[in-house]
Amino acid sequence: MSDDNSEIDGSDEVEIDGTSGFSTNFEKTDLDNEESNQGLFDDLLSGEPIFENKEVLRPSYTPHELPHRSDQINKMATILVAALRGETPSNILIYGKTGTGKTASAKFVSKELESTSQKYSVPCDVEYINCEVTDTQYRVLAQLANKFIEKNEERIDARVADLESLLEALDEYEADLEAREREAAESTDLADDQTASDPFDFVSDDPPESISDDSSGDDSSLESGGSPPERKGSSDPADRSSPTDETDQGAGDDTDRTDGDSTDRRAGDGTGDASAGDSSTHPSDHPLESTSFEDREAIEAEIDELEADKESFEEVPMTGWPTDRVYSVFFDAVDYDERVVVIMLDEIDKLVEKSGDDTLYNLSRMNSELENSRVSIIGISNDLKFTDFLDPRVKSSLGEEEIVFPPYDANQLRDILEHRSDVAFQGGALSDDVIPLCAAFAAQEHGDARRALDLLRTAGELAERSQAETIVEDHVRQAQDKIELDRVVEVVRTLPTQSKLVLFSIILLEKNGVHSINTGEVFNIYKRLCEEIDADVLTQRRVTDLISELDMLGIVNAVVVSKGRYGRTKEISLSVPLEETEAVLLSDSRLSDIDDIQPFVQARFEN
Ligand SMILES: Nc1ncnc2c1ncn2[C@@H]1O[C@H](COP(=O)(O)OP(=O)(O)OP(=O)(O)O)[C@@H](O)[C@H]1O
Repeated sequence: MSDDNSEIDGSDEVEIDGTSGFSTNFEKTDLDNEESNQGLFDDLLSGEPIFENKEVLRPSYTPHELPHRSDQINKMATILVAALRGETPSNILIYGKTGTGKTASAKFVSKELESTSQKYSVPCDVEYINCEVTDTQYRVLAQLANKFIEKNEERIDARVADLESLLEALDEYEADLEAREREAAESTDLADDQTASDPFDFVSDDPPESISDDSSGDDSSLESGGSPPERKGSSDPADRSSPTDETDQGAGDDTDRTDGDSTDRRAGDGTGDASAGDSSTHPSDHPLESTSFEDREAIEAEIDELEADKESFEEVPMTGWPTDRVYSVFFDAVDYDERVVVIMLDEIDKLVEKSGDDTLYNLSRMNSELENSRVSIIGISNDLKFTDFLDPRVKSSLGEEEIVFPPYDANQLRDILEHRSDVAFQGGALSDDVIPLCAAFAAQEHGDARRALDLLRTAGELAERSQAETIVEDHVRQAQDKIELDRVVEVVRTLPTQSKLVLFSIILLEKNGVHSINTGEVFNIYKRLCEEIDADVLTQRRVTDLISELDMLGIVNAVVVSKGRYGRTKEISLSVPLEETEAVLLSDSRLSDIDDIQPFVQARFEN
């Protein structure tokens, strides 16, 4: 193993150490490669780059500006501002077709909300969940529970760090005080040696106030590092460490009362006396003065409690627990701290479709049980009708506020593209008609900004590949075809096997010159294909349904035509490129078993 490493790591060592010809060959091949570089990439690199920053055109990029969405953004902000006032914002339902900026706007607003909440120290958390990926109640609750546990742990860590700093400050304060007292005591001894033989005579004769008064004027000399003339005052508290009645004064007294350590008690007494008037023994404000802690033990107890809380948090596994247990962990995690929580459920219709409205029901009734926190929900959907499937209570609670994102028109899409293209492309890389054409194509679809951005990026990539210096109209048209084909390939690839068989039947008929294909013809071929690959044969009625689904996906076109007294029938034709679609179907391992398809079709026509 070490030999292998040496070969890879250091070429010089290989030649010295290597006993086999292999290592030398390895080295040689490397060099050969360098010499025989055929410029595979050089040609591609030599062209003028079209893009300045391609990432800006990708869907993952979050734009800083969202033109033509200020109304929706302002409305969201007006509703969510309640969270910054510590109130519960109304739940919001956001509707709009795909690519109309719903997610981008909601994320923009939530980022602003979180940063403003930090600015004003108002606890507010926003959690985003994409329900297309996280599509069951268990997963949604588990993901939320784990996110809040993580947040709680972060808060605990931050709090413990603060408390530890407070303890350190207290240590320093006490050590400082002790040092001053020791110094003062030594000075007092010195002074007493000169004036009296019994230091305690001096203390008992002079009331502390007068000592403090005497010494307070000398602060400056202490600070400037000179020998502290106020030493008499400073020494006093140390000397009076035994009388407990005198420890009742000042902020530091609390510490002293519960602290068993005599040094601390002495130091604390000093604090007490100092705060009562003697600033000479008072290096700074007592660290606990503006806190709610009475003493060191109270801080330590809170640290212990926080650590114990952290220990008790149990992360939810992604499967395996009963749902009510997951809910209860999630509930406790949310309620652990006082805060407003905004839960953003993107593609909320997918969650309802897959697993009903239980999750939404549970989330929407949480507020009546939470003690410390409040929850508000933002649901995002491109299906306007999904609320029909909701329990009326959930429906009314979730739809307290509704915000509609209308499709963009061509002019708006043009603005959006122009904003992005400034950053995305090199100057002069775009010819004038490119952006208007991308905008027009995307507006024809359904005002989809994602599609417009995809078109622009793909057009740029095609131009780059053909080593063109500028992107022109033709690149946009090619991009449109490519995106459409990619979509078809993806849709066909992910069809269930039965739908693939139905589609394959239609392709076989078209390939053999059959036009105006009817359902019966499709069904006959379909049956034979099923037999060939040993698949279940569905009824003709089911096959008719599958044809309708293919129609809805835009893969086939099925029109109902009237045949007079023979009734009505469906005429089916393929709406996607035949060869590419066939290739995708044959890449499915089950369908690829059908190697000689021709006889089937012929057999059918011979029947
Ligand atoms: N007003 C806008 N300005 C700039 N970019 C935008 C704007 N609206 C949408 N986009 C961009 O378009 C793409 C799609 O937007 P977004 O994901 O927000 O759409 P959506 O409405 O949530 O779509 P879906 O319902 O499919 O999730 C993103 O890349 C987004 O940055």
